[in-house]
Amino acid sequence: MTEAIKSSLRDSKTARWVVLILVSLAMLTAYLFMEILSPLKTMVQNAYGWDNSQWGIVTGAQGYLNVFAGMLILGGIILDKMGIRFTAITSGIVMLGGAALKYYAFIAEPGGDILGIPSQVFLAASGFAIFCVGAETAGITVSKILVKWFKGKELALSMGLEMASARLGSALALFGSPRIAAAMDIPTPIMFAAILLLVGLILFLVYAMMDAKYDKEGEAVASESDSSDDFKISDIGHIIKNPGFWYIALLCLLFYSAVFPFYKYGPDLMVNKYGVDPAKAGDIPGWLPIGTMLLTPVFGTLYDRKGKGASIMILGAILLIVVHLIYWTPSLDTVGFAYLAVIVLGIGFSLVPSAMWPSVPKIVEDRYLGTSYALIFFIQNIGLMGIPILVGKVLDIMNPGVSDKLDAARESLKAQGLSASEVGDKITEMRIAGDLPNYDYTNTWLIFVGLTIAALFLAIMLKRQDKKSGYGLEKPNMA
Ligand SMILES: C[C@H](N)C(=O)N[C@@H](CCCCN)C(=O)O
Repeated sequence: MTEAIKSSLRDSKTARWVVLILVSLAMLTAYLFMEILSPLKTMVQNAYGWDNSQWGIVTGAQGYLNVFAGMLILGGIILDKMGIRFTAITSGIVMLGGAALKYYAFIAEPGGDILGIPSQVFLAASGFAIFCVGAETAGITVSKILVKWFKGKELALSMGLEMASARLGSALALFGSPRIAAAMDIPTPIMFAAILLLVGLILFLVYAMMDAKYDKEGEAVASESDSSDDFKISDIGHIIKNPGFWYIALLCLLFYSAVFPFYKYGPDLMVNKYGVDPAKAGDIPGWLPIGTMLLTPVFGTLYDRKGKGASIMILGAILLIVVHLIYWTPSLDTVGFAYLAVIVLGIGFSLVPSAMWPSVPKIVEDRYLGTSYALIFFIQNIGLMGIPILVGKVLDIMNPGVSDKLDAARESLKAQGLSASEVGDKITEMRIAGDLPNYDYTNTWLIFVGLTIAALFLAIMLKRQDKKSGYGLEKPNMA
């Protein structure tokens, strides 16, 4: 009997790595769809006439349901109550449903308004909001899957590789989406990414079959009943009394708000400030996920072996200040500086997550871990929603009349019977030739500078709290 259990699926190295490949590829498709529109800002605005505030409404939709409707918290509870298989498959279906709605918004180009918002913007934002409920729930579920299969084995490595695979998804979107859109049209890359989500759902279904087999073998009973990772409402009271939790949750909010919204505005900054061709708008920001794919596991190993978690987060926050100062400074407007900044951003964006996520178990007790991660994601989503909206609004305020001039040109081209794609191409040409204005990001970028300075302050406070409370953030993770 013991032998039978020992030779279970969990103890099979091959089975574990197959699980890792399945869920990592599924998350790659999720992160790819997450950024599929990001490098198309210039093209979308030129083709459909969205102003920056409307772009902010769509790209900030990540948090509408996750924060306001509490869907992230609900996702945690569903994962706890209904289990991994149900939640993985459901989150895959939700992502696909949201993606289909977003695609519809672009292919159908619906006219009129919904709740005072242009219908296309409203539907694209609704689709993205639904997609993000699935994507965030999938993120929590995959963490739990990896704990189930890798606990006591290669857990940190598996998490690092899964994150690297997700980053590859972001990079593919940033490099590929504008090229496909330039060669075909804007809806096509969105359609391809949605089809890939279907592949992701199939991967989750295959995983569910393995998971069912694992559970049948009986060994999983102990793991499934290990409630340390489960979401519990009653735990919230304990967690929020811990000052260290607040420092790390707020640091997460500020830090990720200075990075993920960069994907949404960075490509357009490259076009408007550095004169990059819109068909290659994602190329420079695309090096960010590629760099982090390679560096995150390196810094993770460094933290495991040498410690200095709080100091790593401080260094990461300092690097982020440098990056956003470079992007802000008007005179640093050559492509070389754009590359330099993205390289430094890649180092910063590898340092902080590699120390942040493994530090959570040092700050909160194991039994509150699942709840803590769900709460941190919830707080983080406030920033991922609010910052793109704020940046879009401020960009419009700082560039009075620019959107109006672009609109007027668009209307006259439309009156000549050109399609949205053709109008977009023409407007792009006119902006490159200097016949139409670009957006000046200078003042707007101060939002990112401010966020990174606040992140540095929080990272210093966290280090001080670590000294006071003895979390051991500066100590190695490995004995
Ligand atoms: C956006 C998402 N909520 C997020 O924070 N993703 C992190 C990975 C978190 C992994 C936690 N085990 C990211 O850096 O992509």
